[in-house]
Amino acid sequence: MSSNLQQQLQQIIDNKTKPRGALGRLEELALQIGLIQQTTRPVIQQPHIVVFAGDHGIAKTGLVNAYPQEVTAQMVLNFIHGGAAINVFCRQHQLTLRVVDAGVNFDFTSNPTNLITAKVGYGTKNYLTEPAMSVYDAIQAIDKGRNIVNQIAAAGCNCIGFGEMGIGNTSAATLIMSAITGLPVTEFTGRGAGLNNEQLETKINTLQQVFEKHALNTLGEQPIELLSRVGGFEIAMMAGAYLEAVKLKMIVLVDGFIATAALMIANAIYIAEKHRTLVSGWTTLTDHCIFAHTSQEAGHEKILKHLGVSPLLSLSMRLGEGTGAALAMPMIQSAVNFLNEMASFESAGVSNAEHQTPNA
Ligand SMILES: Cc1cc2ncn([C@H]3O[C@H](COP(=O)(O)O)[C@@H](O)[C@H]3O)c2cc1C
Ligand SMILES: O=C(O)c1cccnc1
Repeated sequence: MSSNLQQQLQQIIDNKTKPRGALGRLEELALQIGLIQQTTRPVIQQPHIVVFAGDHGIAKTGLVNAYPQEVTAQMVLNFIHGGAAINVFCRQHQLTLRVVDAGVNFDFTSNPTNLITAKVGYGTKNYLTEPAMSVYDAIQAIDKGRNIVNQIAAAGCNCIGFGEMGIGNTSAATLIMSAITGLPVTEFTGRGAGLNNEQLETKINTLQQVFEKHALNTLGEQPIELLSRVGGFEIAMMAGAYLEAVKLKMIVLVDGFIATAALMIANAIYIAEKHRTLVSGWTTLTDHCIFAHTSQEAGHEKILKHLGVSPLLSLSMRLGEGTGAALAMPMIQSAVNFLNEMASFESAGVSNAEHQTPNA
């Protein structure tokens, strides 16, 4: 059934009035989206970016981050007031932006407008000395992420990208990638929001220490335990969000470095739970998802290569917030539009050289 649909989609794409393959990546996207929606006429409805925000206990030490923890809450207020990069790009591309307090160390009760309150705690604990969160809280965060996406989908959205805000979260992402791939933390440690050489050295040493303290080498296939040791509330919630979005056959865009780490957690959960919701022939969540851009954060390119994926854009961005996903959204729309709107050789009366016999 599915491979039949794949053949149908490929035939429709090949019969559009263009040389075969001439729309390159857009053709791959059209095929992927058709398979996700199980139709030859896919549609995009109410595209959303959802930004999950959470604080990290380690950020209070200043050992891994250039900016203080308070910036997370300040940026959430900036999102609410419409002044951040993600606000600008969402406005430009007419994307609905939802901001989620997954676990920021601040009370937003006097600023509830536009904010989804799903607070699991006032930031995680410092994983240099103790686990970041309880297993219970990790599960709670995942469930909240699933519920948020479920509600957004129920309101009519079928295309979604996830972003994050959380000072210190490139460190959590690095540790997660290292635990799951089995590669050293040095492979994935980068400058985050802007560390100098000396600070980068301290970040690497700190993360190596954390990796050993929590025996992360043993947790590559235990995503919940891994989250509880070194995760973040926003990362756990985003993992739940991916799981629900894939289950609901939404088009899912993956943003940068931290969003990729959250997807790896989601994928490990998916495999452990033995779900069977993917399109036949797809075995991981990465097969279902569309990778928006390659972040400049050192390590993103390496992890993308490890996952065997090549994102749509490469703009030397290193911001997060879902900005890469927002910028890729028009390309997703273009893929759907050419599939639905372009004339075929037959309908336009254009002769298709590939179909002509020699000397005809
Ligand atoms: C003003 C500002 C706005 C941001 N928006 C996203 N991030 C990004 O930087 C943080 C991760 O970097 P690190 O691990 O080095 O702290 C995350 O909040 C991420 O979303 C920002 C960072 C800052 C400073
Ligand atoms: O790629 C990202 O998501 C990223 C990189 C650096 C800092 N914050 C986010």
